[in-house]
Amino acid sequence: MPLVSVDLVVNQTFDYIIIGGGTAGLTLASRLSENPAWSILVLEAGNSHLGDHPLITRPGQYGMQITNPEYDWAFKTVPQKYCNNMDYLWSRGKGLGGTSAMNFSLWTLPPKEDIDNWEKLGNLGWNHKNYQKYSTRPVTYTPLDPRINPSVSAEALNVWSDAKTRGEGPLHITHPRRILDADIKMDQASFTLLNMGLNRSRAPYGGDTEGTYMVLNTVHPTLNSRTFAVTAVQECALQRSNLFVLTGAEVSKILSSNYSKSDNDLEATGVEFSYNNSPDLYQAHVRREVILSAGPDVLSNIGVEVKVPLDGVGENVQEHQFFGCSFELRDDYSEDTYDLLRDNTEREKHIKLYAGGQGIYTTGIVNVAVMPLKKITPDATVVYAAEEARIRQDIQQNKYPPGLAEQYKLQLEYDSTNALDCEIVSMSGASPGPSGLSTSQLSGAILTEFYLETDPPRPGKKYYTINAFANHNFSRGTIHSTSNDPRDCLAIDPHYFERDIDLQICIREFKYIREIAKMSPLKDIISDDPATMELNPGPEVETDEQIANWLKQSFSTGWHTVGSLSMLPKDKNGVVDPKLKVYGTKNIRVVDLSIIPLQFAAHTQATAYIIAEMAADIIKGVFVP
Ligand SMILES: Cc1cc2nc3c(=O)[nH]c(=O)nc-3n(C[C@H](O)[C@H](O)[C@H](O)COP(=O)(O)OP(=O)(O)OC[C@H]3O[C@@H](n4cnc5c(N)ncnc54)[C@H](O)[C@@H]3O)c2cc1C
Repeated sequence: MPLVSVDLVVNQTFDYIIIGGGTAGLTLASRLSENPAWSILVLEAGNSHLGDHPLITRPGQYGMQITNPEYDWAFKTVPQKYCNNMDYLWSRGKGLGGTSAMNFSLWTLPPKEDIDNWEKLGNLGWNHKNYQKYSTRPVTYTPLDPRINPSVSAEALNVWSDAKTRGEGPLHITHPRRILDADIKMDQASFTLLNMGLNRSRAPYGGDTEGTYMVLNTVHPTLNSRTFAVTAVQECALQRSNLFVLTGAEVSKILSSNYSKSDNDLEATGVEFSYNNSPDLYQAHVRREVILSAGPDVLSNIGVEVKVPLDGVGENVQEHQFFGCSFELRDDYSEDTYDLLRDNTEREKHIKLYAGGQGIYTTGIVNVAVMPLKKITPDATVVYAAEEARIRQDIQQNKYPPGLAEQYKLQLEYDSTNALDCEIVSMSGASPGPSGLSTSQLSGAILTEFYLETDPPRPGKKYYTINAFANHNFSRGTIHSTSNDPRDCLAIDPHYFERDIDLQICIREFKYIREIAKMSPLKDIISDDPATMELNPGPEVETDEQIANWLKQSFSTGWHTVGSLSMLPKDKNGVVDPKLKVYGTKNIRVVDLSIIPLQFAAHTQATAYIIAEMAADIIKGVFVP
């Protein structure tokens, strides 16, 4: 990694300055630095962590970095009006690699329709055809050698859609080498989810994602370690003398010159930043462009706040929320689950096993299923019709900001067909969702240390957790800075469950999870003691009202924030145009998930890499949306 010291940066001029060395930022930097005539500076607020191999690179330590200020910005939402005024923890990666250094490694792509919606909202060229072309650019896919785990069928492992390429990029993706019997029972042909009436996904990496599939992970096929934005840059751009990366550099302002409101053409001349938390401020200058890749929940005032007034900044925020139920496995379930890691001796043992490519740490999350609401409940039409009526009334009363009615129209049209609004993700070990993450004192790993006091796992028992995600929320949130100092706290307000449909969908997903646990063959490995089989919330939570209450105290952000600097026409509350340029500026772009105008049914890291790839080609003039 071409790390530099602060004196090589201060008052120097670069062709491009990228704010944020995270998932999208590092990917973009790596692509732009392919042109030796350009100098690229990346300013990352967090530290490099290049020596912290175990905490970042050993997979399977889900949530280990959560709330640790060295790795996690650990934002908090404002109290949520529709969730009994609870506030919720919003984790986001801090340090080189950004959130790709702390995520759960799932590599998933959205359905075609979700990406085509971006174009329908006024962004020519941002369609699935183009997205798909770029989707293999960041990665190299290595199939799992079937001899490693012969009980997994070749059909289940056959997820990669394009036989012509295994990808062209530096980020390695593969199936984790250890796949448990419980996972196989959940997913494989003729097994639990198929018995629930789902199909096997026809093209999970080709836009036809509906159904169940064994998901790829950002894991190295031979080293079994996490692959992320840093390992990707190290593979291809390590030696480039035109790439400069400064860590510990938190940007607080984009500098500009010659702005007059009439010409509406602000030109960025550089950035101002602090270094290693000192109060002093430094500057670096720019010849071509300043690019914001700092993530959707930072710099929401984009540092040029009053000069370019854009109503859409910090609006249209969309999230995924998720929750999980853990089920106790029968005593004769023989395989080691993540539960063992609650025991220090076992943890040490498995750290040693991992060094030899074995043991619990070589397990990953492998089961994902996405489906329309109608697949999980008979009353889907009623749920959508009720929301549609509310939206129609709101539109008549002019309640919406510009552009929102068009988004809802797409969401509802699609819902009457096949929107993949629901998702099931399962994994070994007791992880009562991240229940209790709304409290502020937590630290540790989700699978081994986060529990509601009311639902502790029983000592010596093993569990299997089924999580549900809500993929297309109707509620829209906001993220605004609370003062003119961008380093001040942000007011993050996702408006969770403001639209009743979001809660109604979660309630139905919850009931569906319980149905899955009763379906063979999964049910055959789950304890048959009704008092203990469901760790959380347990049999006493039964009515819709009880379920809703439990959900409100148990769900977590899915950490998939999008939309705060949406790519939309300016009169529809847009902040960037289809070339990702901030309206009213000559040379400021946004390249990260904040530009996404409408949420999609997939986890977000792949799309952060893909947007960076597309942006690099836009900047190079190769891709012209
Ligand atoms: C716990 C967790 C689990 C997840 N699991 C998955 C998963 O399994 N699969 C999946 O697809 N997605 C997952 N995600 C989400 C996914 O990883 C993120 O959506 C994605 O990585 C975000 O990429 P980004 O480039 O938009 O932002 P980031 O990668 O967050 O990059 C932003 C960078 O900007 C830096 N920065 C911020 N402010 C400043 C400033 N003022 N100056 C300089 N630098 C700054 C930050 O420190 C950070 O490094 C998970 C997220 C979390 C938190």
